Amino acid sequence: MVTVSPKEGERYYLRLLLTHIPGPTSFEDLLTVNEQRFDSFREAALALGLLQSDAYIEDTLQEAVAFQMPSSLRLLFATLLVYCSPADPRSLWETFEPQLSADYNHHQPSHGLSPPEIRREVLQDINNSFEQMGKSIADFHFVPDNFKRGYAERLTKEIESEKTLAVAPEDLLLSQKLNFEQKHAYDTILNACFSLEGQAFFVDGPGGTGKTFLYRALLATLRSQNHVALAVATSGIAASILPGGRTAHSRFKIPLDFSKTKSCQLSKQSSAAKLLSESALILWDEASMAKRETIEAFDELLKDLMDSDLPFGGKVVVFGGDFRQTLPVIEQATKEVLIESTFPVSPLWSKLHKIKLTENMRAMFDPGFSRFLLSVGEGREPVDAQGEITLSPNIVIPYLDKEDSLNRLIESVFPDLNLYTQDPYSLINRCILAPKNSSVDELNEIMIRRFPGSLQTYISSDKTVDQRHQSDYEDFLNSQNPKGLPPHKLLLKENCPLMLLRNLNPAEGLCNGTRLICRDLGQHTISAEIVFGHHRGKRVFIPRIPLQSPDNDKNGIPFVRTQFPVRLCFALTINKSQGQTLDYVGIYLREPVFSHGQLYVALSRATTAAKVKILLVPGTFDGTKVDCKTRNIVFPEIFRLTNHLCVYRMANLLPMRDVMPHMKNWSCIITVQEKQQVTNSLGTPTRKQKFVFCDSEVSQTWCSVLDVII
Ligand SMILES: Nc1ncnc2c1ncn2[C@@H]1O[C@H](COP(=O)(O)OP(=O)(O)OP(=O)(O)O)[C@@H](O)[C@H]1O
Repeated sequence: MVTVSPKEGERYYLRLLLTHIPGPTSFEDLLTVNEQRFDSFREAALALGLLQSDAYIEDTLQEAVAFQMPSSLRLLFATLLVYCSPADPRSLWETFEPQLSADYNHHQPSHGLSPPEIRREVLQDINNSFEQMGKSIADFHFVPDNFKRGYAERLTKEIESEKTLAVAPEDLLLSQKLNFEQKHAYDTILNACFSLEGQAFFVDGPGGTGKTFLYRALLATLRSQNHVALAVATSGIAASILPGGRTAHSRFKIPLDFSKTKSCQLSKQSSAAKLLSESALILWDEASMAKRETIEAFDELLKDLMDSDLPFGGKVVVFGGDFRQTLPVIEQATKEVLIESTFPVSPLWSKLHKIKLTENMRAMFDPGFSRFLLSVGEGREPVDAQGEITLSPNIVIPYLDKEDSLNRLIESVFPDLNLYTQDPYSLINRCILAPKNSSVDELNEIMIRRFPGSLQTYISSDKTVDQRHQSDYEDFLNSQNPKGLPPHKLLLKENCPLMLLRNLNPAEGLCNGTRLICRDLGQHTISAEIVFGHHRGKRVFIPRIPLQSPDNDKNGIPFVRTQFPVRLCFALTINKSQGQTLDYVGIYLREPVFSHGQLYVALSRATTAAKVKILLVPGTFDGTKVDCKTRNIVFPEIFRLTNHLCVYRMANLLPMRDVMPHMKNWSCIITVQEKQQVTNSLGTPTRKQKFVFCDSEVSQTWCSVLDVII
């Protein structure tokens, strides 16, 4: 019999009954226990005593009640029902209804709602959270089925809530701050949105050139004019930076496993589908990290929804990304497989209008660093016989012994840990990056022990999916630390930085990758504060939930870990840091980078060379490392793929070296790299001033401006 996750609701309980009731003859048979006919398989399983007690779920809610935050409590209630599959949701509702409705009851005189109206409002609110998690209140059978909101009402509500997304006042000002290239992109894209002709774009720019800045300006302009502008990103962390951002997978219901199905699981009648067809703009950030099949599935979805053969169904779609940064993650894939999985290989790539951003706004005050970054990202930095590049000694921490050097790295990134307990927001923009999870875990463990405050330890319960193997593997499972799962032993302190590991509720800002500050550590819940993006400052409760080990886990024993879905994030993997601007970056290369774009992503999070420090740990055969060399992995093939098609499509943009005298209708965007003081020409009274110009490919040229023009 196929395995079914408890999250699948009735399918799970049906399977449970089938494995316990010998020789059932019908569904009726399965629903009937001791001659009583139940309405759902869950209730039948509960009557048969097949379900575990809901005690820990009740304890979790009880603990959260003390914080007196009813709206966060409702979100927690919905999250627990969706993720923890309680045996008796009705009894939980009956127990906690007063606390779940406390804010409505409190305001009753001003709202003038009757008790049944309050109940309806509260249930609607909980149902909204269910719907954001792909469920409905009807799936849990704790209120009569006729409660469910009608289709038309749901539709209007979802579109209305997108249309009324709050636009931050500072975002409304961004369009006035755009640089020349950003403004050109902004105008071109908005023209397409308003001309209703439909067009797909790719905004290509090295890290820090302000792609996200441009998206925020576009979203603010359209949303403030009551248009639907949808924002998605390939990774949760990139989505959490965009206002109203969601992961592309959750928004378009893109299958996680393409071997089973290749199309998006979104019905044409759903409110999400209606939202897509109503949208003036769909924006997909970090598309360079997406597998091309996900973008192709999205294209098919839009064609189907819009009944159109035009690319992306004739909608205005803006993809953005940077192929110098990391590519799609495919475990143990060869370079060929990786490149084959990228967007430029898709036939759709040639249909996109390419827009280039070239001016590094993040590192604008350090042009030398900006040039160095690009040279690393494009693989132009000279390599030695071992294929290693040389880093400036100014950014490398001298290696003496591991402990001492690691301390120096930590102290350069986090000079005063006491300060961060008073102002945790100043900590969240400082981070140590490493290529592998194991180094990140090592650093986070050191950091949490040094961080001021009293340590709380949360131990997970680990269960094999096949219960017969439980006793053989328990200790082994506890020792496992698979990617994407929280640790068995989670060490936390108040005010420490956390990262969420699951898309608990993307619409409420709880994405895989959302960064949080831990505020209160209960026995059954963690109360935390969202620190980035649209939901910054919002308090949420995080419960323990059962989490399945990844399918491709190397240990091969599928198991479920019940733990808070969070990890510490004093240190992050380089891949997770993509898209962020950090005040101070430490890079811990206990082992060199192992994949395309990683070194570039890590270095380009910083704003100047003075705000980055790298620790290179030497090879074991070599006691002390005297040089500053490390591996930089770049697949030039990916640039050939993107540029090959780009050069023909970018109707009028060329690098400086390709511009010829008398060419017509071509231009080259250049930036001033250096402007010297006005000086007197030798031997003549003529004054002159020297300029150095640089183009997107960092080709340089210079000129002298003479007296008359100065
Ligand atoms: N026109 C601008 N004026 C002022 N600051 C800007 C401008 N454009 C971008 N920035 C700033 O530069 C930094 C980098 O911008 P942003 O994160 O948008 O770049 P990005 O291209 O998305 O980078 P990445 O590829 O690394 O995600 C941010 O701090 C942003 O606020």
